[in-house]
Amino acid sequence: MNVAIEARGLQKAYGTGETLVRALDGASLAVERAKFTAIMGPSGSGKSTLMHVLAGLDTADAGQVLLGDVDITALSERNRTLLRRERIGFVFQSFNLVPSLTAAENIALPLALAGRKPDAAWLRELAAVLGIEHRLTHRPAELSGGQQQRVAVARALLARPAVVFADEPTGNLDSRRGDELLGLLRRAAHDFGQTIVMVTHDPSAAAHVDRVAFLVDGRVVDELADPTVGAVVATLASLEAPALGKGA
Ligand SMILES: Nc1ncnc2c1ncn2[C@@H]1O[C@H](COP(=O)(O)OP(=O)(O)OP(=O)(O)O)[C@@H](O)[C@H]1O
Repeated sequence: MNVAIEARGLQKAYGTGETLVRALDGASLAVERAKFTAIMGPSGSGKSTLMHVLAGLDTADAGQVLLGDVDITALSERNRTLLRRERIGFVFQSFNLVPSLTAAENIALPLALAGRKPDAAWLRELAAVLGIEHRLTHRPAELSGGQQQRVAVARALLARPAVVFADEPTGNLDSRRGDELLGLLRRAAHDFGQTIVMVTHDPSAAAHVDRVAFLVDGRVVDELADPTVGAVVATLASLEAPALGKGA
């Protein structure tokens, strides 16, 4: 497997004593390069924490994250920030758009901050696929939630970062727009060689990916390659009722 990013034995706890929560408890995962991977699991299983640690936005208490050859857990915060800016893109649930900038300016902002010029043809193609080509001169307040989400997706993909992390990217979209977005993320992986990692609760969204990793209690406990909706639903059900699954 050609691994783009790998978590090894990640541990992360919040709180102390009786309030201690082990958000990550030995989480290990190898994410294949140029593939579309989903992270699923019950609420509170550590999905967001794992994604934030993989992306270098947060640190673990123990364990390693390897981005290519670089152990990002060993970097200073400044070097981790620089690496993140160069190699990683994000689509968050809260879109983090700058209110005073137009959609087009928001999309180009990460590149502008890095002193690079956007690829105008790629920006036009992204805007067309995302259905925001007539909204590029609008400010975020003049866009619907779904349109803001698509602006955030275009912003994450424009610089063609090596790895893109997306937290519930279809959460605010109707099913047609959601399917189009998942198709675009899949294309970013297969046609453009980007590594895409998505957290989702939605089995039909997970059916668009190459591989699903399932988290329970802060650990990856199962994986599915080329998942179908039925296989994802069945795996989630077995994870959420483990005692029943074991016939106990
Ligand atoms: N900042 C924090 N302080 C204290 N506990 C936290 C913090 N962030 C997360 N947790 C706890 O860590 C555990 C894992 O949280 P996380 O958000 O990673 O789960 P998740 O699988 O993404 O959940 P969901 O599907 O509900 O979004 C949960 O029990 C959560 O309450």
